[in-house]
Amino acid sequence: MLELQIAGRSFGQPVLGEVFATIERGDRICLLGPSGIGKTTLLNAIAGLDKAIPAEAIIGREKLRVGYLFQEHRLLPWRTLNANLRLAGANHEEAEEHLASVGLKGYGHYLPDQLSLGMARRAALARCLAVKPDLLLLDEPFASLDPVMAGELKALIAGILDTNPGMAMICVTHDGGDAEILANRLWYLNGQPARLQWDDVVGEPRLINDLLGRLRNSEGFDLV
Ligand SMILES: Nc1ncnc2c1ncn2[C@@H]1O[C@H](COP(=O)(O)OP(=O)(O)OP(=O)(O)O)[C@@H](O)[C@H]1O
Repeated sequence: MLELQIAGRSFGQPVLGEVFATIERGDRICLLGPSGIGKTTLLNAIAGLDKAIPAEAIIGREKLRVGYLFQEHRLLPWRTLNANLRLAGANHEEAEEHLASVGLKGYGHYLPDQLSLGMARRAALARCLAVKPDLLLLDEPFASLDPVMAGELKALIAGILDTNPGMAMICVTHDGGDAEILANRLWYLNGQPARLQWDDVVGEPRLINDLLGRLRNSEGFDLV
């Protein structure tokens, strides 16, 4: 459904090298790699947000609806949650339904600043759903959440993927445990400039654990 033919991306100095990959419907990819290696840069490129990457490098992007959960919620602070979701394409009722599906039933009239971090992240996830995405991009969705909230959000995302088998996901994480729960495919970005050094389809937990074990033993890898 999407083919990456990225020649590279520099910010003064090279960050990404060549990235070639194909993303299929139903792919649940966890994108792992050392801090600062270029994972967000790659997500931005895939989302089509990085105008320095030619559109021809992300083949199929124009046909896809993409929901992007940024590290910050990026909800418009002067609009209610319902209005934020309507801007993403939902009508009033759909917005309330998406909010309810992430545990925010009855919060449609709240402003983003009235929410806790975990609630704001779930509201931002609801906005992703309002797009009716073919591809969900998640940039460290569990960062800064306490373990209970992180676990709830992980279960929520796994449930969304289970009920939408045609949806693909790419989730940036530093936590191998996230990959064990969410992934059926692992990407490992490393090197200078960074490339996908691993791109493994791991259909079953045993294989994910095996691969993660090898990654944890790799030099310079900060996976927990
Ligand atoms: N807009 C920008 N201008 C200049 N440098 C940038 C910009 N965006 C990213 N970089 C640089 O590119 C490199 C990769 O950044 P990126 O945020 O993609 O890494 P990351 O793997 O997502 O990091 P982390 O795991 O810490 O979130 C970093 O050295 C960063 O400083």
